[in-house]
Amino acid sequence: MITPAQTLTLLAAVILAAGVAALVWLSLAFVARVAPRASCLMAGANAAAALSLTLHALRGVLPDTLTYRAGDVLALASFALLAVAVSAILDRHPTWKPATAAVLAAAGVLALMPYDGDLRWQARIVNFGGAALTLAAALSTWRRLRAADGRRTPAGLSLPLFLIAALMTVRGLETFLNPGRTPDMRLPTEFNLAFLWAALVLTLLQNATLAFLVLMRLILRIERLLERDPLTDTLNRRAFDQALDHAHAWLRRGRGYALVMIDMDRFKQLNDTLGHAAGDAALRQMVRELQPCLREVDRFGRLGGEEFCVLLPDTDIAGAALVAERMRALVHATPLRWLEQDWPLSASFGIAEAQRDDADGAALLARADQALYRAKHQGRNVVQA
Ligand SMILES: Nc1nc2c(ncn2[C@@H]2O[C@H](COP(=O)(O)OP(=O)(O)OP(=O)(O)O)[C@@H](O)[C@H]2O)c(=O)[nH]1
Repeated sequence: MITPAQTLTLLAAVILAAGVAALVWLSLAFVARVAPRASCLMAGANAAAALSLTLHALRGVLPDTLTYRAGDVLALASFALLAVAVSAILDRHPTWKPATAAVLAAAGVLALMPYDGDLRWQARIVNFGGAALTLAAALSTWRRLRAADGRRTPAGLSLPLFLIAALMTVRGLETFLNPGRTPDMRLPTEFNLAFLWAALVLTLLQNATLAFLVLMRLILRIERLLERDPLTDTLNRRAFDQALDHAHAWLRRGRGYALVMIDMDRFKQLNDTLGHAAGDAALRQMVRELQPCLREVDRFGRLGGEEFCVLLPDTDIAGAALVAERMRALVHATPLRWLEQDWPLSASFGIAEAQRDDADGAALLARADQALYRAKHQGRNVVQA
């Protein structure tokens, strides 16, 4: 036998969970300054949910317009804010339009409907509307996480959103199965008890998963900043050395690799004539042009100044020569366009293949550097082994 106290206690627990979650997200936004926009949106989604459920619990106590109409619009707003928050977490540019349009349309329809007697159609609009908004958010989360490198942010993290969409659908469908009953979460029914338990668990789970996603994306961003050269977005020296150590460790297990060392020609002259900004633009242009020559497994690093190096796993000297020659031709083919004038660009290349008796990656780097030195002495704009 289910008592009204049971459903009311559970309803209070869901309100409390959403309220606490709102406060945690607010402190993430304003105290820790972690993903402020997404955190504010999540705080808003939880606060709207807590307020809407509170109004639901106070039906018959406060004026009906407040507890019914405003409560329903707030419930829809909480799902819309959740959908926008998810897009802010995933893209950092939240998409407001579809969610806002859905809430405005639903609020318009609710405003026209009479709130007396049978409230099943109002409940269907809120539940199916909420389910649709959450399903859209779940699908975009799943697609985005699947497209990303999913080792630390697997697509399964979208599961709580799918479950919330399913829960709201079930609640909407229940109004068809029990046509005689006014939809009220406080009624002591088995369905309400199960629904409120599920709502409590999913509120906690969804907030925890999205907080994990926010923190994981922050960590990935910091890691990226730590390993990238800010001007060209290639690996910085430290990250490239690590990649080199890694490749050299694999050499002992039978997987070879080669290096292509790249140095822009007469770069000082370019800087002195057109200025440092033009030099920077030339470096960025060269990197942009060379990226398409590389495979996903290749590592492109800036060793310093105008000197770069590409690490090519599973590649011998003939393969490295082919890649380097393609790169040389590309750099030479496109001059730097600067202040309405063209400045011819070229680079010299030194290549070397890892040998089993190379003590470490630095030994191979030294050989590639010697080859580059020979390329410069041959008159530049050539590849040397
Ligand atoms: N614009 C710009 N210049 C840089 C950067 N880092 C190093 N340089 C400049 O790159 C120039 C390198 O000059 P050098 O080492 O003489 O080489 P080079 O003029 O290319 O001569 P060769 O390599 O022999 O063809 C120096 O003038 C550095 O100040 C950078 O990030 N941006």
